[in-house]
Amino acid sequence: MTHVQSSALGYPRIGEKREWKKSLERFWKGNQTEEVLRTELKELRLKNLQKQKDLGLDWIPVGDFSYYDHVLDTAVMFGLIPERFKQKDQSLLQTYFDIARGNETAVASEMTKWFNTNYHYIVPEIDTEPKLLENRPLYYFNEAKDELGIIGKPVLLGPITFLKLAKGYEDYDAFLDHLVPLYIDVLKELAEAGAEWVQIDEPILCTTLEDKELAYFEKVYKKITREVPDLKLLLQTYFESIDYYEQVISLPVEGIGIDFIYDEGNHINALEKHGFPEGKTLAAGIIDGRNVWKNDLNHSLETIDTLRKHIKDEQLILQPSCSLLHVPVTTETEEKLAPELKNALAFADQKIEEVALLKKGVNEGREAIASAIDKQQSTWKQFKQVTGRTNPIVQEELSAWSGKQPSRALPFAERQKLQEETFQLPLLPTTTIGSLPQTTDIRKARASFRKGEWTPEKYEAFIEERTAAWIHHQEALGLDVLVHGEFERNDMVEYFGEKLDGFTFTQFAWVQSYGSRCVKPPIIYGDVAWKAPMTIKESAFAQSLTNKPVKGMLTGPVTILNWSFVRNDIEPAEVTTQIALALKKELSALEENGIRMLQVDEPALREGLPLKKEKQQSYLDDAVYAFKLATSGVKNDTQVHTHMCYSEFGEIIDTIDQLDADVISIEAARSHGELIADFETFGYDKEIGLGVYDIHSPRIPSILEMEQSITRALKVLKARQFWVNPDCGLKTRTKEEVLPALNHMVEAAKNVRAKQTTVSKR
Ligand SMILES: Nc1nc2c(c(=O)[nH]1)N[C@@H](CNc1ccc(C(=O)N[C@@H](CCC(=O)N[C@@H](CCC(=O)N[C@@H](CCC(=O)O)C(=O)O)C(=O)O)C(=O)O)cc1)CN2
Ligand code: MET
Ligand SMILES: [Zn+2]
Repeated sequence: MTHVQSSALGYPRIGEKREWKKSLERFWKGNQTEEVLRTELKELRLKNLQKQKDLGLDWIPVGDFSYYDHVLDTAVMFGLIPERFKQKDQSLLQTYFDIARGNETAVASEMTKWFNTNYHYIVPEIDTEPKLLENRPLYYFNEAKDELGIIGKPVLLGPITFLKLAKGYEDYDAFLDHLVPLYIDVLKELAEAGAEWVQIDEPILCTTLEDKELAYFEKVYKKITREVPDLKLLLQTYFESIDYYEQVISLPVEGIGIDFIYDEGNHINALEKHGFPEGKTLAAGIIDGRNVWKNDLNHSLETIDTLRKHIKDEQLILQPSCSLLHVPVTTETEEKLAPELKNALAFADQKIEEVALLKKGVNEGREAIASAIDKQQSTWKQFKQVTGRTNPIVQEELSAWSGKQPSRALPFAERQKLQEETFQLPLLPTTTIGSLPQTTDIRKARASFRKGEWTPEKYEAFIEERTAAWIHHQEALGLDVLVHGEFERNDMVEYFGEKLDGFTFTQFAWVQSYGSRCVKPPIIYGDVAWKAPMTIKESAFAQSLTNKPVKGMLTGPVTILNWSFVRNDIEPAEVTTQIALALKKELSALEENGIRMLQVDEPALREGLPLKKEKQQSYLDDAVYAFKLATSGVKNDTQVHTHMCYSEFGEIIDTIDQLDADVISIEAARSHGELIADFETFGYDKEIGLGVYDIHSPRIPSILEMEQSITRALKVLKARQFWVNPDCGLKTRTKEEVLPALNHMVEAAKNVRAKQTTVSKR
């Protein structure tokens, strides 16, 4: 073949209408057998492959499909099943789900963010020697070949990234020495089965690495290629530029996959400077695999022309910048978007179409795709004219704030005294993170309301009835600080996206977040502005029912940004500031309506941290600025709370401190307490709730377990500063799980409180 080729790194698993999620959940509920689950998911998997073929891809990824998560797949394939899940009398699939979700006797493995995305993987726990349990990629390769005649490109998570994401091993070198031969076995079998290319993902190459770590790549890949000479290995990186371009391109593999989108031009510069090795294949990420905007085809063609100066056509593969796991499936099903907007969007299928189109433009000449390019130019033109892209009032407010540093009137220590007077809370106050069970009936009610089957009055009355019932439950449980429950919200970001100017939202543009849980990120296409109160009615209603404080609940600016698809014509930091200004207005309105505790959640703050060390500080500074801009206008005795989840806060404690929130609640249960030490080392002095139980698992922890968790935390934190709460919102749990779990939590807090010798008044 003397032409450039096309490929993808991975495709969404969930299906156009979340068929994947629904099938899994039926199985977990016991409403469907494993056999039916397997059949349904196979159908979906084959459909996804066929679709990619029909859209014109030469190299179709196989084995990127998963029953839950690809990191967990890798661990289980290599027999890395934590001891506590090794039960004999159940299927491997059941054990696999147990590791992800926990069971009656064992807590689930920790879950954390996949690099800087909103996708969560299960952290491999290594407490056993690896052994090959099943050759997954081989299974999927054969399936695609036998069922569809597709010679796929098996996708594997590479050994070095895998180990970097795992925990529990003592001797890295020794473990890698055990693991690599198993990779070799997998690859040999793939070669025998007729695989030509195998994609090995090593995104860790885009983070800041130590020399020692880089040396592993040389060692490991030399060994692999020596042992499996007949297979072409494509070492795939994404999400950032590689700092070690020269070393990486000379690694002993047949092909290198690099990202030309999220690299700030570094890869083109490196290519111009150092060239690309003769005889190697470059898989070039030239379509944005993470955002939802159409690519500028002319710009892509220019990039490709530069690549072709250094690489022969037959050694060039065009592809998206990363797996399409992070974007929705297709724009085709969207019926309600304004056409100017819909035409500017590209989800997974449209991105594959763009790749195929660019390939055609290169192989057959630009004229062959001239009409597609023209069409796209006029689409952009129309999109730029959409009203509300630039909002003069927002622009004015932005410039009024420019150069100013927002800050609360008094320092924390003084605010704390005032707040003590105001709230009169007991030692170790108990609270929850915000959301309460979002049961099917609530979602159905909302669906009926959206379809117009329910009047607004009927829907609102239903939400009020739920809120009132749960205010009552919370009082009966004896919680000290209450929440309204967030029953009115479909999602903590989408909800605000629906109420703020500058956003639009979709019907079906779902993306997998963790396991079967999906999110539908809203789309920011213009300047963000506050239109009208978004949370006052529900918060004020809840507060009117009780004498206990009810926290007003907002999603923070950084999280709204990170969990939306964002316009790419202005800097993200500017969008964050716009969101902060909008939230500031909401916070004032809440305060005016008698809400005295305000929680501004920032669970995505850590997630957005750039992968490169040198970019991190400026991101964190922008985050602190936005949070303070939103929150610092409130009264001194109004208590500002924030919440973060998904651990790994160690390196950002400084930033957490600078947010200057009066109280932070933080996930800690799933990381099994590892986090606490970080706060001790830092000497954190503001109030803090470390999650005492894991809400992602259906398991109900005992009083004793939570008491131990509190006691452990109190070894390093003062009782005076400590709050007791679950580690995240309770929306995914049922009432039957939440009531006993919270009851145990409140009892645990009481027991520990009783043992405290410190002055019991806060
Ligand atoms: N954006 C975001 N990212 C996040 C989180 C988050 O909360 N939001 N939390 C962390 C991840 N945790 C998550 C926890 C739960 C869910 C979750 O429950 N997602 C729901 C969808 C939530 C939603 O938007 N629901 C809508 C619509 C749901 C729906 O399918 N409705 C049906 C009808 C109702 C039904 O039969 O269920 C329909 O329209 O057809 C609503 O409530 O209105 C799901 O997968 O099921 C997602 C992420 C990190 N990232
Ligand atoms: C992912 S963080 C969730 C925070 C939100 N207030 C909730 O309780 O659901
Ligand atoms: Zn959370």
